[in-house]
Amino acid sequence: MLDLRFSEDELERRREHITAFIRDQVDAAGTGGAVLGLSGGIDSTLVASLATEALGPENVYGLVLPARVSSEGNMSDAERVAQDLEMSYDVIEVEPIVDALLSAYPEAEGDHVAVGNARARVRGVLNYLVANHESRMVLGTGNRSEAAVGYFTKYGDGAVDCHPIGNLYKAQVRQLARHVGVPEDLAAKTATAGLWADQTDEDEMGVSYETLDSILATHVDGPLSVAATARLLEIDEETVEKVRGMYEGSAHKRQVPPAPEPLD
Ligand SMILES: NC(=O)c1ccc[n+]([C@@H]2O[C@H](COP(=O)([O-])OP(=O)(O)OC[C@H]3O[C@@H](n4cnc5c(N)ncnc54)[C@H](O)[C@@H]3O)[C@@H](O)[C@H]2O)c1
Ligand SMILES: Nc1ncnc2c1ncn2[C@@H]1O[C@H](COP(=O)(O)O)[C@@H](O)[C@H]1O
Ligand SMILES: O=P(O)(O)OP(=O)(O)O
Repeated sequence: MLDLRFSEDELERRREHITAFIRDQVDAAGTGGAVLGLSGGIDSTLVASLATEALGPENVYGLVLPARVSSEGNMSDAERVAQDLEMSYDVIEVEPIVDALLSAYPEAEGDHVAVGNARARVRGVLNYLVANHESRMVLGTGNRSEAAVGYFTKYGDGAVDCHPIGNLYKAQVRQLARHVGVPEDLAAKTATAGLWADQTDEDEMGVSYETLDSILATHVDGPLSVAATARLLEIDEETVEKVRGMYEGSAHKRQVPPAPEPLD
């Protein structure tokens, strides 16, 4: 597979580039700071770390939003992140809100994807409730690997005002996290959307992040054909085509919703 790690010099440049981006976004929006969801995972931990560095911890607010299926370990890690970074945070249970949605529309009961996505969307609503009320912007935590294959909930965790780590592949997220001092147990943690019990990104996507990152860098974001990518990475062409299919099939999630062309 490809070695996508940054050099030490690049790591420091990335750190400065992203912290400047967060500062510029908040300044341009004329808001007083930022809010983000903390899941105990590495993406939100890295964004929280860079945001507190960029804005000062007093200007970053964390929301820890447990669901019935959330692991206690992840939720206590999320609180540990906020405490270590000395940012204010709140803990709000999302399940009563999801239950209210299912009382209104019981047909979706038992549909773990629809209900899981509803959990992600309830979190988005809570992020914006706080952001509106406190004049803050919502920081996204999505990385390039997730975005490219649509591994996020449309208008759920995808409902944000900017994507500070949106250009980083997953391996680079972990590397930058270690560089800025995120504890190793968080930097190495298995990625999970946490929308249902025992979910992991790699199981659900059917491809490891190592392979996904390499295919994205080489073929989807890079210049090589399916055949050349398969040869270079010593994998079969079907895997490259599968990732290409995920990329193409999720284009609608990365675009502004279309409207008909204006009539003359
Ligand atoms: N980062 C994470 O780890 C993370 C977080 C949340 C969700 N997820 C994962 O993301 C996935 C989200 O599920 P999903 O993608 O089925 O739901 P989604 O709601 O994100 O997207 C599906 C919806 O998009 C619309 N849609 C579908 N095809 C379309 C098209 N061609 N053009 C326009 N609109 C279209 C429809 O409204 C459809 O209901 C799940 O696999 C979930 O586990 C991952
Ligand atoms: N339990 C959670 N509390 C707060 N914010 C959460 C929680 N779970 C997820 N989030 C937010 O959504 C993104 C994406 O989540 P994945 O775990 O990658 O699906 C996460 O970074 C948090 O900002
Ligand atoms: O988005 P997060 O913080 O939950 O990270 P991961 O996707 O690695 O669980």
